Amino acid sequence: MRDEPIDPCARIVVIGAGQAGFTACAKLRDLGHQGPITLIGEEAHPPYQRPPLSKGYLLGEITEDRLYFRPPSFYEERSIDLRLSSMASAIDRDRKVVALADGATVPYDRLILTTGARPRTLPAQIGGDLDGVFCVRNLADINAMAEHFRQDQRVLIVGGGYIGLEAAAVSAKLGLKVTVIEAAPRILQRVACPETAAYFRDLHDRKGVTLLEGAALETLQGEEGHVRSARLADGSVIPVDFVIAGVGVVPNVELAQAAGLSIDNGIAVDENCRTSDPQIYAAGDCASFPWRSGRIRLESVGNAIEQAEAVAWSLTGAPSRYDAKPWFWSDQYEVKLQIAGLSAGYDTVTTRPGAAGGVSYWYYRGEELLAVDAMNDPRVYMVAKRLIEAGRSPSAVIVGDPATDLKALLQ
Ligand SMILES: Cc1cc2nc3c(=O)[nH]c(=O)nc-3n(C[C@H](O)[C@H](O)[C@H](O)COP(=O)(O)OP(=O)(O)OC[C@H]3O[C@@H](n4cnc5c(N)ncnc54)[C@H](O)[C@@H]3O)c2cc1C
Repeated sequence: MRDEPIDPCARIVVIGAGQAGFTACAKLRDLGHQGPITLIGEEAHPPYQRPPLSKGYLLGEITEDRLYFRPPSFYEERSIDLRLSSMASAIDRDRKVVALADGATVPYDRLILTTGARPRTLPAQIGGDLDGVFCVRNLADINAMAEHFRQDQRVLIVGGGYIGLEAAAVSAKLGLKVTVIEAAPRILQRVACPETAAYFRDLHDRKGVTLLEGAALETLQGEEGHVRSARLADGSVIPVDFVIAGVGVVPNVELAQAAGLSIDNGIAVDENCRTSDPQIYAAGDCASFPWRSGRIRLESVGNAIEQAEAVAWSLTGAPSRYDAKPWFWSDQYEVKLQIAGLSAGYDTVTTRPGAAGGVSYWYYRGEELLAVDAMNDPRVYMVAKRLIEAGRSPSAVIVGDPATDLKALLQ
């Protein structure tokens, strides 16, 4: 289905000044939208990249201003009314007005919701509200924990997903004593195969990180309000100086829900990124969209960019069907993991040894190639991504043979 292009002078309001919100505004101007664009963001900083927060920024290798997508002047030059430290508190769909927490109102002709996700927190009943317990989502989170990143500090990381493992890698590099606990039987259980998990377990082992799998947190104990130790379900106690929780995120849907929009593991959108109200779109971590025979919500930069661009194309009248081509990456120590496709539903995994110590794991459902995890093997990643995007499935025997010239499979 195609959208009717809107009046080029229509008022567009975007709620959420993160990856998707920034991209939507910039793309709308690139595509020639002339009407007012307002970008409302509750954080104090101009829109910035989150991935370096658990990588180079946490390591102290890059400064805050290098996280910004564009300098503050960009918004002025492109007539994007960027409202920082400003929270949208309600959407009046009848009057087509967004209410801000400070009492102001912003009228719209089209509204784009890019409210992202927020980290799950450890419950206060188990000590999650003690000082020294942090999560990793915003610049403010990282700035708040920065003073603890000193040699020999003992950090407990709760959660062995990508965010937790990246935080572990930075901590180990900076000389902290690092323990990661994962309640599931293995790390990366939700997102990767046992082979990828084993690869990263070995890597962290070699770097001196203590990695405990099947280890559930029972409580955090504090002294004078600051966390001092963690008790696990098996009764063991780990002394800590601070804790980082990396236990997943929940989509920010409350604004949409209160406005009566359909919610289904995120703000439900159609293949054009339109919500149940045709005047309102959603993109990025907050949006769930049709995928194969069901619905999916992705938490990745690639998805945020591509969905936001699809919205901008829709609004300016060009073909706009969002065709997800999932990709993701993670940096830990000297390893770059690049992921193409989505592995959900796989039944077998084939290993392909790569050049110079690289390796890749190829996920299949039956004969169908679903996804590839490539560790320090960017060429394999590039070919795999193209194969998956083209819907091509070379046999597992062929890709598993290191003598196969993968590029030839693209012809
Ligand atoms: C530490 C970290 C590392 C990551 N690493 C990777 C990686 O290596 N590769 C990868 O692909 N992805 C990575 N991601 C995920 C990626 O950053 C997200 O998928 C992406 O930022 C999603 O963009 P978004 O615009 O949907 O949401 P966000 O970037 O979360 O932006 C949403 C914004 O909306 C604001 N907001 C919410 N509600 C309101 C409101 N009512 N009023 C005003 N403002 C509001 C929020 O404060 C936030 O600033 C990482 C994420 C984190 C946190």
